Amino acid sequence: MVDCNQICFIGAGSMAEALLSGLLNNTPTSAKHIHVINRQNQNRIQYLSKKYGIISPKDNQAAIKQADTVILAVKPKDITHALDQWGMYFHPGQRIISVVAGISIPFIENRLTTRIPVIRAMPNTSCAVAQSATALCTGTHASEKDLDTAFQIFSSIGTVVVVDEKDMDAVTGLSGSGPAYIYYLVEALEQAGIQAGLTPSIARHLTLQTLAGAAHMLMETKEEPAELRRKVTSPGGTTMAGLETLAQHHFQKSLIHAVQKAKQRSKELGKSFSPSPR
Ligand SMILES: NC(=O)C1=CN([C@@H]2O[C@H](COP(=O)(O)OP(=O)(O)OC[C@H]3O[C@@H](n4cnc5c(N)ncnc54)[C@H](O)[C@@H]3O)[C@@H](O)[C@H]2O)C=CC1
Ligand SMILES: O=C(O)[C@@H]1CCC=N1
Repeated sequence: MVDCNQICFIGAGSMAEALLSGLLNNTPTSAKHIHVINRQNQNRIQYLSKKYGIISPKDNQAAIKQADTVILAVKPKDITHALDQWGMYFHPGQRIISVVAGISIPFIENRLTTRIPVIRAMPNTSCAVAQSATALCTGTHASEKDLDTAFQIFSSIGTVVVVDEKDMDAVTGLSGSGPAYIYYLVEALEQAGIQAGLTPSIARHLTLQTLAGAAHMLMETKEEPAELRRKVTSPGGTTMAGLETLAQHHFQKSLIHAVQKAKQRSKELGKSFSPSPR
């Protein structure tokens, strides 16, 4: 278990599930250390209790008060209501970690009535298999120990970088949303393999192993991606034919635009949440 005894999630959606399953399946964290609170859908809590053995809290307020770490995992549009509904139970002896895209720490701090340590995190769903790329930044009242605890939590389910809050929108566009771009690529490659005459299962196997192999090459050889690409590309060969087609269809530009758009969307999501005190 990381240096934090009790975690309470507010919001029981995809991200909360990815985080808690990552912690339960890949670290010594026990289900009895995790509580999850959801707005209305109690089926979701029952599903999480059944699948992961977490205890459905009888008293939500007590679950929040007892937690060392509260993880805010609601949609950006629901953050004001969630803070107004639950914020009165937060206290300075705990830390709040928000994974909510676009919502600034000053907004959260100003919405709360007491000086509570707040940390903003942008993980991705790969935390479910302890492979998240997470970025963290800290608020005004967060100590080194608070950052250290958040670092321990997220580094137990992937890698962690600490950034300035101004970079969180870029992080969200790149690695927060990033798994979806990769899954989209996989869907396209599989489809391409099938259209080229392979069976779906062979196409999937070859696509996934090619992806995993390329990721391992990048991480283990530490060679530049352009150099690794060069080694695959024989002059006048098959790869060159494929890459030329990708360039003609603006493959790199499309990805750059996708990350820029996602970054911009993260900024927009936060815009209507001004950090002025209520
Ligand atoms: N899905 C992803 O890949 C990632 C999501 N995030 C962020 O995580 C947050 C959650 O995203 P998802 O899990 O995908 O959304 P989701 O819609 O699946 O889950 C949000 C949950 O919050 C609950 N909720 C809403 N208001 C509440 C309240 N007042 N009290 C208690 N529960 C409340 C909803 O009932 C819902 O179950 C978002 O802010 C998103 O930006 C961050 C990184 C990656
Ligand atoms: O799509 C979204 O808004 C969230 C934030 C990062 C990944 N999913």
